[in-house]
Amino acid sequence: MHTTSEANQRIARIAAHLHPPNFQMIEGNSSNIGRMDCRAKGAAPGFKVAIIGAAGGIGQPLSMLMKMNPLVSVLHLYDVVNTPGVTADISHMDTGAVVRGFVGKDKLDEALTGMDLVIVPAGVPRKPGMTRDDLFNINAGIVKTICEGIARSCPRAIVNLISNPVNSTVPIAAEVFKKAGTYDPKLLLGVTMLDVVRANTFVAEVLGLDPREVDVPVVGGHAGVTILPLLSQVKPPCSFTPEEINHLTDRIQNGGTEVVEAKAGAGSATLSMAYAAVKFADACLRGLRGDAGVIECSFVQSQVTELPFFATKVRLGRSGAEEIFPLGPLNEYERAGLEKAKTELATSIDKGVSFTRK
Ligand SMILES: NC(=O)c1ccc[n+]([C@@H]2O[C@H](COP(=O)([O-])OP(=O)(O)OC[C@H]3O[C@@H](n4cnc5c(N)ncnc54)[C@H](O)[C@@H]3O)[C@@H](O)[C@H]2O)c1
Ligand SMILES: O=C(O)C[C@H](O)C(=O)O
Repeated sequence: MHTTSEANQRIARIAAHLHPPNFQMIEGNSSNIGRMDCRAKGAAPGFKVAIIGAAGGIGQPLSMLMKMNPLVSVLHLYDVVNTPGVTADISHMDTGAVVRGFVGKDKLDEALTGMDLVIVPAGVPRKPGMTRDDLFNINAGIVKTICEGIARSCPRAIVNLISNPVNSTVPIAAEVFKKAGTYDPKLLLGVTMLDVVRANTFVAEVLGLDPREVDVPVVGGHAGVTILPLLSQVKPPCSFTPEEINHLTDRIQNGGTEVVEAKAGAGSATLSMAYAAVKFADACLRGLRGDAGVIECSFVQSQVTELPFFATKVRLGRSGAEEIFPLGPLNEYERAGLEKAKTELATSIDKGVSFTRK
């Protein structure tokens, strides 16, 4: 026989499980469905990371993988729809990060406040037959709104911008931050990691190597001919036939389209993108922690070419992209590719800049 007080204690324990202390949901115009005074107060040392667009095709696996990252102590999941389910689901993972969900436009600032790193996979994806630039009309406005929130709520956070077209959305973000008086070019990083991930995979296939042993620098931008793999600089050092160079360059430049076509209208790369985003975010967090020699490719403000933005290898440190590496020696094929990349990039960058100056 249980006494009344034992029964009450048991009910309290069950209730505590239903409202676990590592989950809280903050919804626009409604009360919390989890507990406010959560474990975050005494959370293990680590970084605070927000994912904006967390309920999307990239956002969901990205949120899951960031919940598994031991460098993350607090994980904020924000979207304009569907965040409660994603947050409840991910919060059941027995990893260290405390998860909080935010839904609705009026919760953006709360989701961003205090963040060290903000990852942005918000916006519409391509369908077959579209270019990334065809997404501009919708995604430009989404990125602008989110960056205005970042400027208000966490102006010193590192921003990893995934939303396409990256070649234009990064300039949009820069202009928003300049207008707000918060722009620090070292903190704004366009995510081109998926191009590197693909290049490593495809080159490893041709060479018969484990992709983890391969490092291919991919420079320029993140669309078609602006994606420029430097196959002459592959590590470990190797050589390719002209046919292999054509095949690899074409496959790396069109890797996104390969996935869009295979998904046949159901979106673009989400799983490989989440993997690439986490690889890049983890590098940013290791840089923030002060680890030496953290180097990845990213689309950043740059003086490597005459263009204001360009992707090359950058060294990530406590203050973001602390060093931008030059292109290194290019062969004739790569020099020709660079000229094509620069022509298209110039137009996409101008388009982003003009959008915010209108
Ligand atoms: N940089 C890259 O390498 C790369 C790779 C793949 C996809 N992408 C791009 O990432 C973006 C997202 O792709 P996806 O497949 O996840 O799309 P998706 O439609 O599945 O998800 C997008 C999410 O963004 C949310 N969203 C829309 N407006 C928002 C706002 N104002 N604030 C917060 N969230 C908002 C949506 O509700 C949705 O949940 C696309 O633009 C896509 O082209 C970039
Ligand atoms: O191709 C796309 O539209 C999505 C993304 O940019 C990709 O490279 O997979």
